[in-house]
Amino acid sequence: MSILQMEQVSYQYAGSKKKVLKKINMAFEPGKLYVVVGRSGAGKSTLLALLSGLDLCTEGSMYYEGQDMKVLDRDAYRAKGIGVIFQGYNLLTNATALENIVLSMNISGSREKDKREYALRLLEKVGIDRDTAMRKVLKLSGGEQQRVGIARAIAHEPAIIIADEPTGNLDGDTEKNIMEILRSLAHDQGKCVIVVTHSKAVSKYADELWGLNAGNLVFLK
Ligand SMILES: Nc1ncnc2c1ncn2[C@@H]1O[C@H](COP(=O)(O)OP(=O)(O)OP(=O)(O)O)[C@@H](O)[C@H]1O
Repeated sequence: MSILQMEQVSYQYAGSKKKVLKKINMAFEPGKLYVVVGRSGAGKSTLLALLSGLDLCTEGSMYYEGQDMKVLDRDAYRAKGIGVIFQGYNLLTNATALENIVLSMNISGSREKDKREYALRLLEKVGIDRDTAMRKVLKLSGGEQQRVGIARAIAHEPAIIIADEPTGNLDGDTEKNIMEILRSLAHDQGKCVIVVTHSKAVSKYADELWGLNAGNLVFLK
């Protein structure tokens, strides 16, 4: 049973004649790690904007848990349904790792009683110990920052995790680390994890590998 579905989805920017996504059919299931690989200009950012509910497709339909994205509350979808991980981490660098998570929990309206303890446990799960959690993000390595980024993305327990070039700034070993965490979120916690990247190296972690080429999404393996 898919959690997110795309049916004949096309996208055209306002004022442009070109379709940057072309009749995409795709069903994302829980418990799987999807990698979508595409070159610059292939339509990755556009696809991410649709998956994360920032924009609506101009043709076709998208469904989240069977509900048409055109009618569902996309603010609620963004706040509760998905967690997003960015290449540049997008953390508050002058705050500690712990503060980043707690702040994000406050913004998403978390009802957790002890947010601090919850955040510390979450950080531990992604390999950030309590000492590291107390340090300013500015003083953490890229790999550590991305772990914090992952903890933030999953703090509100979304069913879907969308990662935009999550290892773009990291070396090979750290990339492996981060991809293994993402894979474990899919396999051990049943999340639907979607990684969009131009990196072929990330492809090997995929349960399903898809290629985006000039707006066409094709199954690779
Ligand atoms: N606001 C816009 N108006 C018109 N065309 C756009 C707009 N934004 C992007 N495009 C075009 O849509 C196509 C896909 O762009 P998109 O940004 O989705 O690609 P991408 O795969 O994310 O590329 P990159 O990896 O370089 O960021 C490109 O041809 C781009 O020029």
